[in-house]
Amino acid sequence: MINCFALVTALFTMTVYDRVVPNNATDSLVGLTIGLFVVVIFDFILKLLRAYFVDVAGARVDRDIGKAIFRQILNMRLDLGKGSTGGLAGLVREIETLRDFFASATLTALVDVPFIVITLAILASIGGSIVFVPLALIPFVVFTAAATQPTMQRLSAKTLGQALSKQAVLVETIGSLETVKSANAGDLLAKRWSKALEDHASATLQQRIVSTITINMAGSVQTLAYTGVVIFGVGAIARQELTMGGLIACAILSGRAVSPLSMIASLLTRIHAARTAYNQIDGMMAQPEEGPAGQPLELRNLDGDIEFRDVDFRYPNAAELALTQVSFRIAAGEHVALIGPIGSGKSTIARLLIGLYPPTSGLVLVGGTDIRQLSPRDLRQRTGALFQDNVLLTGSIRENILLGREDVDEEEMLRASRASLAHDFISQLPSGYDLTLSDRGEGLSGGQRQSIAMARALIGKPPILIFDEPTSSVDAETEARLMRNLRSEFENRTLILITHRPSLLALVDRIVMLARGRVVVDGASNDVLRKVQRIRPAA
Ligand SMILES: Nc1ncnc2c1ncn2[C@@H]1O[C@H](COP(=O)(O)OP(=O)(O)OP(=O)(O)O)[C@@H](O)[C@H]1O
Repeated sequence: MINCFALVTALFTMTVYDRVVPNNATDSLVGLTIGLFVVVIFDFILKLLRAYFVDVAGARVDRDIGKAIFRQILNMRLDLGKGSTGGLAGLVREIETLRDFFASATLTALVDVPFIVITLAILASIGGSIVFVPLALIPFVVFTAAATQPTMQRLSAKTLGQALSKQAVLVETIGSLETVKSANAGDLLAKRWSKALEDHASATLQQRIVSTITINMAGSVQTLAYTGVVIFGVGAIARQELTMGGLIACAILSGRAVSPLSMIASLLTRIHAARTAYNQIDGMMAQPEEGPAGQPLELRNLDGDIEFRDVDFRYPNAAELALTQVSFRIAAGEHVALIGPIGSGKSTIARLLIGLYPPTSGLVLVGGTDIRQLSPRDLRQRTGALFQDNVLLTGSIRENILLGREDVDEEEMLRASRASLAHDFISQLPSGYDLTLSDRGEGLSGGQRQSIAMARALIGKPPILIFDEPTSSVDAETEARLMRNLRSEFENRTLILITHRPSLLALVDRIVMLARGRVVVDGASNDVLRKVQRIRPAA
């Protein structure tokens, strides 16, 4: 309808010049003006509707794709490699490129394309052979657009890559600003940032230059079509094949016939950015999710016994195995310490046990079931894990401990907080459990963060507990109090305790010692400690 309305202006002008002006037909002019006015109002309403639908589509793209991507990130398989945090965040931002493409007014220009033919047909019916002027010029735009496409595609991929690198530097810097400042790493990051900026700016510039060629070509062709029609029209008027009004109508129509091309030209500049973004997002969405491919086993009461059977494990893109032929069995209710030098694979065992990574070969069994058959969500709910980087989330302390779980109440939260000694300092706070933490738990000391994270691991009394250096941020006196609490917490539950602290070994009855990703000693605490002391008397 909008396209038909656009033709009305040309026909109106022609009628006014050819009929109204020579005959001084004021009445007809009034009628024509009223008609034109009605058309303008409808045109206005329809364009408003078009913009509305385009925006609704944009909001849907944002909402639906945004939700799907976030779900995919949460279910991502870490063994396939997630890339840099900033790169991933940048990729999510690319939804905007997709939204801008699908929800742009330019895309609606595609609807205008068939009207090029209709407009040219009307032009031919009014001006006869004059139609060859725009017809001869249109191929120039098409040819320029086609010629620049391969370059545009290459540059789009390059620009997106540079944008993601830029985002990666930014996220890394902002995420660890305190460390960056204290370690004086500012200069290094500033250099990386300026390089990323320069690379991105130069790629964007090249992309703009190439895209401008097509857009400008379309603009010039529009002007040439208009002037060409006027020039050829003079001859047609002299040969009495065209009226004055007809010439003006032809000039207007030639402009209208060519103008969708300039819209298409600018659409083409975005189509590559959109396609590159689409491919990247699609690649991420196509990755398999963690957890069993079919229906996961629903185990209401997951037994606490754990077995690693001939487990080999290699991190994504790592050259060496982090675990080699690791085998051990921990009975339900047993308390075992994992000890060993740094980088020996202790935390890796914990990561495999909660299914963050599947073993490269071998089996990890919990309650006699291969954990690949369990839903990761269920497994993690039954495994209270406390790792070394105690990252808290934005929100209240209550939210940080409960994490939206519906199966635990505030009483259980208090019990867990008392056991982890978090309650000691939370009860002193004016807002208590409602204290709002900012980014990653800033505003709390390392020890306070650790005690909250410990309460989070203890809540709901999971049958398996994995504690990685649980007392690394506390003083000796607090450690002694904490150990008293933990001793009763650990009763009848399976514990894997990763530690370098000899004092904590009092909590376990068995020690598994690792070296270079292999189990080198496994036995009762006293026996292992005696053996270790024989090997290293100084220790
Ligand atoms: N995300 C990772 N990607 C690649 N390699 C990793 C990754 N995490 C750990 N590694 C490698 O795996 C090996 C075992 O690391 P792990 O973190 O399990 O050691 P650890 O015994 O817990 O050490 P620490 O006592 O320092 O905590 C190390 O050689 C380490 O370089």
